[in-house]
Amino acid sequence: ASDSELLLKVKSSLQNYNNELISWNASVPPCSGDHSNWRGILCYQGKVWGVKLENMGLRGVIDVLSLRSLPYLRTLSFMNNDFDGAWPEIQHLVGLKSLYLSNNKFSGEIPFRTFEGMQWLKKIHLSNNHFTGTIPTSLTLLPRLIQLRLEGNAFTGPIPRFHRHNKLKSFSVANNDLAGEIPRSLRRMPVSSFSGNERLCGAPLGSCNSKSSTVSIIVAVVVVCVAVIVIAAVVFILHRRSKRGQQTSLENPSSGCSKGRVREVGNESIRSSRSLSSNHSRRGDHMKLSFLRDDRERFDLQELLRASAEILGSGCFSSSYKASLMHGPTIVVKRFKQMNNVGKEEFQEHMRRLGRLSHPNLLPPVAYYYRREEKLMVTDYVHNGSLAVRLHGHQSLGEPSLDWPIRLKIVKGIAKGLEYLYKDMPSLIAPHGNLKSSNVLLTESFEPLLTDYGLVPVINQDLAQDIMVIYKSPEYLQQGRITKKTDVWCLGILILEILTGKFPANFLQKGKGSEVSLASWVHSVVPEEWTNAVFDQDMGATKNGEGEMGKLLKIALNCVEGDVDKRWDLKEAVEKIQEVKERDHDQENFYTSYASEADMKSST
Ligand SMILES: Nc1ncnc2c1ncn2[C@@H]1O[C@H](COP(=O)(O)OP(=O)(O)OP(=O)(O)O)[C@@H](O)[C@H]1O
Repeated sequence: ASDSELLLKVKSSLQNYNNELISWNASVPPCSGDHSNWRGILCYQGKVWGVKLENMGLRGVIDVLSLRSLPYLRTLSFMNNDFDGAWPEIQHLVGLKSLYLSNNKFSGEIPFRTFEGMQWLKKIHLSNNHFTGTIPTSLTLLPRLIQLRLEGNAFTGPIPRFHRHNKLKSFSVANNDLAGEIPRSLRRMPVSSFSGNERLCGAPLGSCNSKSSTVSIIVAVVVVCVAVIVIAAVVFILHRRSKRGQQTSLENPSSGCSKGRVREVGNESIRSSRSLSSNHSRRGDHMKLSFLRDDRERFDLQELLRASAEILGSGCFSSSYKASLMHGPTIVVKRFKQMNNVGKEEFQEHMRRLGRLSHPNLLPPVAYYYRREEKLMVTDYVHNGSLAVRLHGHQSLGEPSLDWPIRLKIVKGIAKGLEYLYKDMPSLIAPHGNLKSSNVLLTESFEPLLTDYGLVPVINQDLAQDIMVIYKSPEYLQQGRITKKTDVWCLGILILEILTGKFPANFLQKGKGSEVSLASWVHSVVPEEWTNAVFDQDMGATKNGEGEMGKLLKIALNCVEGDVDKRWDLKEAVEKIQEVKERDHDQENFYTSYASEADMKSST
């Protein structure tokens, strides 16, 4: 059979690919030279050497027997999908050099002789599945193996003995249920390669001698208790100070998270140094940091606890800490306060689902940590900070204000991110759920990155109602319901905030029947007056409300329409937003002169 016929057979045993594999059809060959005509196929000189179907939510069966007939197949990746069931019989693909099956739901034991004869294998990634049983000993026979990632499964028993001169460079069995002594040949690996296996011992973990480990546990417990008391006192003092700081610098009397209010922006000028709470370092707890991406260097909670950390903000929903790892990136650890009703399986499942999302306007989670009473989510630190701070705190930070082209770029990016969430999480009524300016971060080029999205299913519902923006919508306040258009309302409020420079929380309805809202305030001003009365003067307004800025303001007003039936849906809002232009057609020179004025302002 031809490559094309074989791959179409492979396709026929897959499920749930929707439109993703539309390019797989018999009328075009999979490869033309080094160019691939089929999505996810890697080609070299007209031959298929790789199949890389990642992040597609795929299910079904991997047709190994058809893949076996592709003579040049060297790499196979089905990472970040929804495959479940038993180990696919990969042993038939003897020419494979790399195999990536991480972040699926494969379960059961891997036959211990599976890897015998797969002598070309260099990279094996099976992390974050549900594999059980012992780690197959045949792995130790692979002469070229340099990467082996088995973390986040349920492997039991000892770690098999690898050859003294093994070539392993990247190795992890973290977060399994392994026991016994770490083989000598793997002792050079970092602690994080083994963490999360309570019954493993020996270097680089603690000694296997039970007496000394008991003593060290007692010492650790005492140290942790003292640290917790000291930190609790510091947290209490800092928390009080930070609340005071927010109120004065943001001139907003309603900050904090009292019932019925949307929490305000965390003020980045009130950062304070402290380490992350040590209550995670209780014995055994440091083990469960689960990574959602294979392209990331691993670290464990212990490394996080050692890192110097800075609190970025603490709301009713979460507290966020910035931590600089000794040998790694700067990250943000978000500690959720209102998630203690969600079970482990459900939480893991949801995090993996979020981890599979990928879009230039989303900040993806890198890892998570689950304990019944506490959940953490790790993301990258975004250096340019949040839109909230840029909009409202730029003066105190000594930064120039955002001009219109940048604000428009930000609105367009937010809309695209939201559109993607709607497409990829269609089962959620409010795919974002908490869209507000402190949940929009900015890259160096002012590309917006949405955060805190998709969390509605895992938040305690009773408390979510006090803290998430969707529950401030008119439909929720008046009829107690959320619809597919509720995120659109949040988008509208956010655009109003961006255009007016006003804090929505100062205007958001404070309860049922309240008349005051940012939208109704904008409505109360006639469009002829928008330039002076409504638009943020720092943005440089057009001469009247009819220009492109006025267009965007009208779009926002359609998004915040109180009557859900009349309100635009997301599709319409996104289309209209993408049509807004940076320049009014009669004002070709306007922004050039504004830009120089802005530069001048920023230098003072
Ligand atoms: N990855 C990140 N990089 C840089 N800053 C961040 C990051 N994540 C959060 N922040 C900033 O840290 C601050 C605190 O964020 P956090 O999400 O904990 O609270 P919030 O968004 O202000 O309110 P809420 O608790 O309702 O979500 C905010 O100013 C936020 O913009």
